[in-house]
Amino acid sequence: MAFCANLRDLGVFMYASNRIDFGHLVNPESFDITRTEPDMYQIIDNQRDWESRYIHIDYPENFNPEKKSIQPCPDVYWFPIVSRRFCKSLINMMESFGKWSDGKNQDTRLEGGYEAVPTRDIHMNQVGWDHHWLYFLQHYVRPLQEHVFTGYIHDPPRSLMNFVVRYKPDEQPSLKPHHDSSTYTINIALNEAGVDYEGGGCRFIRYNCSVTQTKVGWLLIHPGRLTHFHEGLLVTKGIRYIMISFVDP
Ligand SMILES: O=C(O)CCC(=O)C(=O)O
Ligand SMILES: [Fe+2]
Repeated sequence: MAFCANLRDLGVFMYASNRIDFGHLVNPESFDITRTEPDMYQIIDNQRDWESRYIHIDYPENFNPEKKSIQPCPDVYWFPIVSRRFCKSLINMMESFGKWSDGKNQDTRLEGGYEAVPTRDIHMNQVGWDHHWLYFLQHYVRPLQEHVFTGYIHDPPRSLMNFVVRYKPDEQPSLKPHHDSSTYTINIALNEAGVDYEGGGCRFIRYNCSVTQTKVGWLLIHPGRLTHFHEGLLVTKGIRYIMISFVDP
């Protein structure tokens, strides 16, 4: 009011317009500055800004009916999904937290207390980001899954295992052949092959087919059992980070 009165006194002409986008209101209540990367936690409360920061610019193209989905190995699909900023932020969230698992079979984080094929990892719930992740799975991953594995519908998808893996030559440099405990698995590359690390990638043994030139922010989606026995290839230098989810059912 004071602002308007002041302008009137000064003879400054003012008019109202609803034809120009001046931005939008956000709810500051849920913005938690005690988190590392607080913006990453805004996926539910401020989805609009979250998408513009963290969803890959080419994501909508994944659904272009004129385009064929990329399939680097049989029944393994490859989609751009998150931005480089997302990948950097997720690595930062995990490295700031820092409590990577020891890579042993005994794992108190799991219901059965045992992991047959352990990785060095941090689970989403350890950084309080599990609800956010499940929201991401439902809104951004599920449509891709339905697009390529048609007729398989579970909404929301269920996933108890959501984690970031770290491969390092002097820590855990590879992962032996295994099946995942999933109907389908997603595997997002968080950093750059040939730049941040040497070696690495995922090999699907039945098809003798590997994806080694993974792309930052791109997701691999593949069946978890029977047909897609796979392994994590040896990292010889640097650090490789990936984000994994076992969706089941
Ligand atoms: O290193 C990879 O890309 C494969 C990771 C993997 O198979 C797993 O975490 O279950
Ligand atoms: Fe796996």
